[in-house]
Amino acid sequence: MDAPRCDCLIVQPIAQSAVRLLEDAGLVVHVAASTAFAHLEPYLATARAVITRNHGLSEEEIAAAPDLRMVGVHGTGTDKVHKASLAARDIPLANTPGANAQSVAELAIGLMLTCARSLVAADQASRSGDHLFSQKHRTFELSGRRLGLVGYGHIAKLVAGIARAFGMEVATVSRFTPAEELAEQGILFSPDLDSLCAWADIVSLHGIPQATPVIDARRLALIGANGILINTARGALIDEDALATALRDGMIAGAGLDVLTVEPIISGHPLLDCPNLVLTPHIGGSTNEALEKTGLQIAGKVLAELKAIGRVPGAGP
Ligand SMILES: NC(=O)c1ccc[n+]([C@@H]2O[C@H](COP(=O)([O-])OP(=O)(O)OC[C@H]3O[C@@H](n4cnc5c(N)ncnc54)[C@H](O)[C@@H]3O)[C@@H](O)[C@H]2O)c1
Ligand SMILES: O=C(O)[C@H](O)COP(=O)(O)O
Repeated sequence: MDAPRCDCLIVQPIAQSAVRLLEDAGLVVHVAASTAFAHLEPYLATARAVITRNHGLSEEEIAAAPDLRMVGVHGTGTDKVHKASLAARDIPLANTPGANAQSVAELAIGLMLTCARSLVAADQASRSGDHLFSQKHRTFELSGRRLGLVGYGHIAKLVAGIARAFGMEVATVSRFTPAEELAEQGILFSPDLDSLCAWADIVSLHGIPQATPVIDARRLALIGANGILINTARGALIDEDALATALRDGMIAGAGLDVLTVEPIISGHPLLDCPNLVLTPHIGGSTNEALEKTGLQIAGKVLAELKAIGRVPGAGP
């Protein structure tokens, strides 16, 4: 059987407005019903562009797409795309920097409030009619607290703005933003991660994962028994076994995590039994607004690239 014609394969659902943008330009678009290779393969066979999300695009999938000229990720992280395969064929890769930043920043602040006010435990107490909760739990205001941001990209900058509006002191350790620029924004410059962890009441992670976790047992000890750790970036930034131990032993006061090293969480994971931990299932960039912005931004980039190389029917280079 001949492969169905598909100019642009969308591996995971995207905003309908983004599909319309591509179709109105004359592209045949297929939105995959499944990410199984057997389902994608016939569409990859003719695809000039692939738009993916957290599924990424594997070496095998790229090899199955001989006409591929562009890959787009509707989101920030491109960690699951096999970049060496794209580079070997000079295929550009685009993502949507900043398009979901406001949503993630708001979630990071939400996780801080959830930890500071013990909202998960408070919800359970209220459901069970326990109105003595406030006598048993010591909660605190964000105002006046010190927030340490690890990384200072699109999301961290928005978190900083909201946190300052809450009356928090904000510092960051960033290799990419000069101290003078930070000072103009009312942000303190921290010389290194150890100093930031020791200074902050709340540490919030907004960087890109490195080869080894940036938050390990030693840095958890620096964050300290009254400290809170927030992660809306990538799970690999934290040594999760060390975090589980720190939470159980009261070495830190709480944590809020939207991301884990392996998602969804595996049964028996040491974090599952931990007190003062709030988990969300990687929802940071999944508001209606973020999905619309990421979808339209990536569809626009794919279209521009295909037009530039003369691969859109009826549109010259
Ligand atoms: N939870 C979610 O749903 C969600 C949504 C969007 C992004 N994220 C993650 O949040 C993190 C931050 O995203 P962002 O949109 O602010 O990204 P960004 O690219 O704007 O910022 C990332 C920051 O990482 C640091 N960095 C490390 N190595 C760098 C390098 N070589 N060049 C430049 N900067 C470097 C910098 O401080 C930079 O500011 C990423 O890990 C991203 O994958 C998560
Ligand atoms: O990198 C991103 O933009 C976020 O992690 C979004 O991931 P998701 O596509 O799994 O929501």
